[in-house]
Amino acid sequence: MATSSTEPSSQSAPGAAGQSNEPIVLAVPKGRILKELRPLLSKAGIEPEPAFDDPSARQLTFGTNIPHFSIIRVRSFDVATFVAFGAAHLGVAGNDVLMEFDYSELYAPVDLNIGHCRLSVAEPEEMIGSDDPSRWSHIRIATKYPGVTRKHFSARGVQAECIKLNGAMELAPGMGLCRRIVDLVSTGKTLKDNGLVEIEKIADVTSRLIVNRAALKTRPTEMTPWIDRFREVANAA
Ligand SMILES: Nc1ncnc2c1ncn2[C@@H]1O[C@H](COP(=O)(O)OP(=O)(O)OP(=O)(O)O)[C@@H](O)[C@H]1O
Ligand SMILES: O=P(O)(O)OC[C@H]1O[C@H](OP(=O)(O)OP(=O)(O)O)[C@H](O)[C@@H]1O
Repeated sequence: MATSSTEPSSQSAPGAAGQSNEPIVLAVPKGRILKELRPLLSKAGIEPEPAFDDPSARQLTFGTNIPHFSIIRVRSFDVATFVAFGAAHLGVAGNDVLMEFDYSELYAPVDLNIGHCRLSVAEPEEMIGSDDPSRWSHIRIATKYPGVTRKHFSARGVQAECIKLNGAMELAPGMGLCRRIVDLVSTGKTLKDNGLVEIEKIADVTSRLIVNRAALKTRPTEMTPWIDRFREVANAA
């Protein structure tokens, strides 16, 4: 991916010993993943400033106990974008997000073993029995993941017309928007409470440590130890 020379980039020249004076930025997602990630940060030796743990704080960027290492907190899909464009060097994102964007600038070396769920196709309970997925040729689907959905279905010759929603996908069939959805499922409670049944799994999902490839190439002595540290912490959990 090309980055404009006027934009912040991790591709600035490293220092004499392979170290850059540019701070390392870790992008973390707000929301549910952060709850699971927070103890891993401590185990990796990263202690953010107190505002990071204050739910009323509106701050989005945080210093840490590590010199030249800061954290930004953004929406889960935006973690991938910040890291892919080199605005952040490291990040944490679910492979649902990574599959949807498919950024070539991202390297995902460590499965953090958090954020376990799956990306699945679901439909109303009353369609089970009469619906035959092997006969589908064109289907309409509400999802936050149009890229993954189209790719998944086109691999077996089904054209998926996707309606992009950013949340509450489970409402779509009942509201007449479409009959099927593709969404994340963990306990299955959200589907059940909305009269839907999971009919097909597209992918298992966990959160990964992601790294900007250019940063890894130009600042290996700084990036590699972080990859190793997160790997140790994830394996020990
Ligand atoms: N039910 C779940 N159980 C476990 N992990 C989940 C679940 N739902 C989502 N995830 C993981 O958490 C990530 C963020 O979830 P989600 O997209 O629902 O965002 P959120 O926490 O609601 O915040 P936002 O929409 O503001 O980014 C997903 O990309 C996925 O990897
Ligand atoms: O199988 P379950 O355990 O019920 O979990 C599945 C729900 O979790 C996620 O939503 P989230 O709670 O993050 O809210 P969202 O709709 O804002 O994404 C996902 O989009 C499902 O709606």
